[in-house]
Amino acid sequence: MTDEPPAITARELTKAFDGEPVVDGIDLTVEQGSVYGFLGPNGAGKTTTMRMLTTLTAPTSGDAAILDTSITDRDGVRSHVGYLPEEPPVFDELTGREQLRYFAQLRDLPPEPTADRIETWLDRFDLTDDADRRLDDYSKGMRQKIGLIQALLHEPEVVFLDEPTSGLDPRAARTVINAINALTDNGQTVFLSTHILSVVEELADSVGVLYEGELVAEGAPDELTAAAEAGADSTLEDVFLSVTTESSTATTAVADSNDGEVAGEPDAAATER
Ligand SMILES: Nc1ncnc2c1ncn2[C@@H]1O[C@H](COP(=O)(O)OP(=O)(O)OP(=O)(O)O)[C@@H](O)[C@H]1O
Repeated sequence: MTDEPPAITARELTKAFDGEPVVDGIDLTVEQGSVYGFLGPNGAGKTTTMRMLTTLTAPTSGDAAILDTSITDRDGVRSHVGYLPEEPPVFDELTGREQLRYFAQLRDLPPEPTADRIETWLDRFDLTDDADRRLDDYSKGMRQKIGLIQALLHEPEVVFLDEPTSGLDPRAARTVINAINALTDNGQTVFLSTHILSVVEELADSVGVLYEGELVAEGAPDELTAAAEAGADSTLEDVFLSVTTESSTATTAVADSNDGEVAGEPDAAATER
C-alpha cells in the first residue's frame, strides 16, 4: 500500500529466564494505525513480550523494531512508544495532577500544551474533581486511568496497553475503548493485551494468540473464528480455548499475511509455525 514501515516487527524474538524460554521465537508484524489484540493464558509470555518491545527488558535472541527503530536503540524506541503496564508506575505521595506533570517533565514535554492536554485527559476520564487528591487515596480503576493518561500524554505513535480496562467500571471501560478507537483514527497503533475477549472482538484488526511462549494463531478476528472448529458460530473464545489447551499443538489457523485468507477447511487451515 505505502512504503511506511510497520509499527512493530519482531523476528525470532526470544526471552529465556534461567535457560527456559518464556517467549520462544515469535515473529510479528503490526501495521501502523491498527489495533493488534494480544491474547494468551496467564503466564503465556505476553507481558514479557511487551517489555521487550518497549525496551524494558532485552531479548535473549532475535530482534524487533518499532517503526524501523531497533529495540537496541532504547532512546529511539522510547520516543515512539507509550506503555501501560498491568500495575501503572505511579508515586503514591503525589496527586493525580502532580503525577502527570512529573511524568511530562521526565519526558521533556513542552509545558504549555502539555498542561492543557493533562486537563483534557483528566476531564475525559472524569478525574478532574479528584486530580488534587493523593494517588494512595485513588481506587484501582482511578490509578489505571492515570496510568493510561501517562502512556498517552506524549502522543506516541505506538501504544502498548496491558489490560487497560482492568478494574474499570463499565462506563470508564467504555471511555477507554472509545479512546483506543480515537487513537487509531489519529493514525496511532495499539498493541493491546487483555483477557476480555469482547474488547478484542470490538477493537482488534488482527489478533495473535500466545501459548507457552509461542504464537499459535494469528489473523483477523473473523478469519480466526471462520477457521475454528465450530465454523460459522465460532467466537474468539472458541478460538482461544482450542489453541491454548494442552492437547493442542502449535498448528493452528493462521491467516496468510499476503492475502488475508485462511485456506480451506478448518483442519486443512492448520499451518505450522
Ligand atoms: N523476571 C523473571 N524471572 C523469571 N521468570 C519470569 C520473569 N518474568 C516473567 N517470568 C516468567 O515468564 C512467564 C511469562 O510471564 P508473563 O508475565 O510474560 O506472562 P503473561 O502472559 O503476561 O501472564 P498474565 O496474563 O498472567 O499477565 C511466567 O512463567 C513468569 O513466571
